[in-house]
Amino acid sequence: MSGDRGGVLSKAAFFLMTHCHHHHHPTLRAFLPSIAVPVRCAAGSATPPAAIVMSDTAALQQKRAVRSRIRKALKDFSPAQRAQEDVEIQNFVLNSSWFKSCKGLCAYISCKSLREVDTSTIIADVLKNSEHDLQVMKKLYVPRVEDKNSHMRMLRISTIEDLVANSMNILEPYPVDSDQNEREDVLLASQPVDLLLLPGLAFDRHGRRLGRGGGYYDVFLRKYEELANQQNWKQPLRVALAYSVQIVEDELIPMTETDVPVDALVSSNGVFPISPAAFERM
Ligand SMILES: Nc1nc2c(c(=O)[nH]1)N(C=O)[C@@H](CNc1ccc(C(=O)N[C@@H](CCC(=O)O)C(=O)O)cc1)CN2
Ligand SMILES: Nc1ncnc2c1ncn2[C@@H]1O[C@H](COP(=O)(O)OP(=O)(O)OP(=O)(O)O)[C@@H](O)[C@H]1O
Repeated sequence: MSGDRGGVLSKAAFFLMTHCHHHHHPTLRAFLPSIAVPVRCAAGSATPPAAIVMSDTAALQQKRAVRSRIRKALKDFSPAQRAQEDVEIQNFVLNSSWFKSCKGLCAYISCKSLREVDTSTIIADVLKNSEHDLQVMKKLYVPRVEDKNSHMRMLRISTIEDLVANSMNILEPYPVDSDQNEREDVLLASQPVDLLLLPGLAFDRHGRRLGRGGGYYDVFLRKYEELANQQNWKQPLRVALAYSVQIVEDELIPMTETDVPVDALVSSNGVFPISPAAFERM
């Protein structure tokens, strides 16, 4: 796919690998293929759940197994290839129309020790433009962990100096800026964001995403989805950044009720839309 840079060929290839989802309901969860493990049904409920859901304990065990497998693969991933994929993935994002045109986004601040896909070039690009060019200014919100109960806020920053390392050694903003003003929380903002750049440990071609087990993103994604619905805003595109070793085959990542699928993946092979919303906008 070299020379195609996320264009028609790589899209077509990925499209062929995935099923055609166009005629389905826009919620991915509704048409994810079932997983061959016990179905959980509310007792006495007449209709089965929209998706076949693994029993919680089976899903938990399966998630733990995939996490440790991918952690190991990331450890074994050569620094040279990692660095190359970091550049390629970020370039696909930076050169895309959906990134260029986005007016507001939430992005994670990548952490070296977690071996996450680097976002520093993307972050620097957004902040550079917001300093110098009001026309292309994007509002940038980044995570701040508030407590251990899966509570994370996305707070607006305007410079990289707004970030300080937390106890997990992840850079995050203080709740107030240098003038002691409360930072804007994306869930309280008057304007929507149109893009969410998401981290994770493992992903598959159906948009299933496996995080680090904190539930922070699943909780946040659910809340933002609800907010956008309430406000009649278009849902933001949920785009995950993934090293090649983080994309796993089907049937490996179980989906439980609280898991929120992503709309698209960006890997070193290109941009891969998954949901109907992604096919519309990518
Ligand atoms: N860059 C970045 N920021 C983020 C997240 C993230 O995944 N990446 N989060 C997304 O949730 C939240 C923080 N959640 C985190 C959850 C676990 C670990 C972590 O260090 N996990 C270890 C295992 C810890 C243990 O269980 O002992 C690991 O995964 O190796 C880090 C952040 C908010 N900010
Ligand atoms: N919307 C939610 N409301 C309440 N609890 C939730 C919600 N989403 C996830 N959780 C809980 O968070 C915990 C971790 O969930 P899970 O293993 O799916 O997280 P993850 O996808 O690995 O992490 P993350 O979303 O932070 O990347 C589980 O106990 C789950 O029940």
